[in-house]
Amino acid sequence: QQAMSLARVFCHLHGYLQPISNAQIPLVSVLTRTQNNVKHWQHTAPQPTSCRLQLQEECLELSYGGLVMHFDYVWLRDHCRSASCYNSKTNQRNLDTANVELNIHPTNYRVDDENLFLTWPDGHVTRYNLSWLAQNSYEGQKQSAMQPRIVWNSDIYTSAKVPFANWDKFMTCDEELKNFLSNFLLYGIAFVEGVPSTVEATETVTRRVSLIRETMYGKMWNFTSDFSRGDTAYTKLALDRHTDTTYFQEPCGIQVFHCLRHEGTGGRTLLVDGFYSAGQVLKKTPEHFELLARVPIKHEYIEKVSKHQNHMIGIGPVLNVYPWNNEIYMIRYNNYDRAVINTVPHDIVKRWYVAHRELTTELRKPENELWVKLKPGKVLFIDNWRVMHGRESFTGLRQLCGCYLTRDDVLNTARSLGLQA
Ligand SMILES: C[N+](C)(C)CCCC[C@H](N)C(=O)O
Ligand SMILES: O=C(O)CCC(=O)C(=O)O
Ligand SMILES: [Fe+2]
Repeated sequence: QQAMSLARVFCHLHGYLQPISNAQIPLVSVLTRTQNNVKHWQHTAPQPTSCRLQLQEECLELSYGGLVMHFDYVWLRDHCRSASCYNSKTNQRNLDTANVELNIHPTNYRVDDENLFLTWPDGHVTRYNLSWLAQNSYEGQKQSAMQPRIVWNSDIYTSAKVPFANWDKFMTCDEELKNFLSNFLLYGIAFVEGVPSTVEATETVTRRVSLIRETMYGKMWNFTSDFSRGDTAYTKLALDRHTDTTYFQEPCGIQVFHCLRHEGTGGRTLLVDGFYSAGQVLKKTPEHFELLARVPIKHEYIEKVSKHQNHMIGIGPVLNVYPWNNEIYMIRYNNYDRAVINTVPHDIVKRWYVAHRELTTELRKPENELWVKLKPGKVLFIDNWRVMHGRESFTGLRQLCGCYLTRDDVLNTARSLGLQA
């Protein structure tokens, strides 16, 4: 019974959520509806785009560029971009959506080569640019990625020979920053070389990209294996691949590492593209991908050392996907910080362990591991929603400084430079 109800929870949006097992199978939707009472308009303009519009009873159907799209009428009224409905200076809606009749239907329409004009019952006319409609259709979004990426294993990343940014240029030239961010968005990691080996310079280099996300570890942190905090990061032990701050409701988006000093052996950094491995699971066992994307898992940070009393809890699936296109956008993977699982019935929990094992097997394949030795001067930015990090055990004095960044601000900087983020 419990299992049944959980299954129902997972499926209750089924009409909308495409089963994940069908993800990445391109949508081919052929609609051949020719009812008599359907208002019908054939766009016959010779070139360059052939497009067909139908005002059906339920919605507007637009065929454009090989895609059949549907727009609900209340949606169309809500998205009127006229001056009285929308403030184009601030890009904010003026229209009070609550005043729109939910079963609204246009009383008249007209088209020209580029636009559709709808007249509403109160006489208000809305103009829709056809390519704007095409760009904003659900069917279009469902087929496209929010974020273009290159997923990698060690060979793919190494042979891409992604250039490092250079500190001087990075600080003064927007083109260098843009190239850096473009690489960061594509691969989920990026380096800046030639940075002075101080906490201050590390802060300066990160401030060029984003605001710093302050956490209970502070703003900039600079740590050694001194056991000063209740976490194994503050030891000399090896750490298996993981993402950080899985115990936050919103895990930190980006982590910055700068090794200021190491006199000893070992201590290399391990990087693994979690999206590559998740993609392998999707390809091989889609139902495992689905379980990892649906079963909520708790992570927890409990620290009780004299000055530091912290208790953090974050809940969410291991794989986070956008429901309309099943694109993965965040992976939460930290076996050290994973808390007691008590929100999942026993039969589903068993299947979840099997799925988690498959993901772990993928993540641990040696060909997926990129090992780097961080050196003073070389600052590493890691997409903590995508790329796992770990470290080899070490000897001697090793000092690592860095910080977390607020994801929104990193993406904001990227967009301001014209990148898709
Ligand atoms: C980076 N810094 C040393 C400040 C904190 C490390 C946090 C480690 C924690 N187990 C986690 O994975 O979130
Ligand atoms: O010491 C390192 O290289 C990294 C440790 C770690 O995982 C962290 O600080 O988040
Ligand atoms: Fe970590």
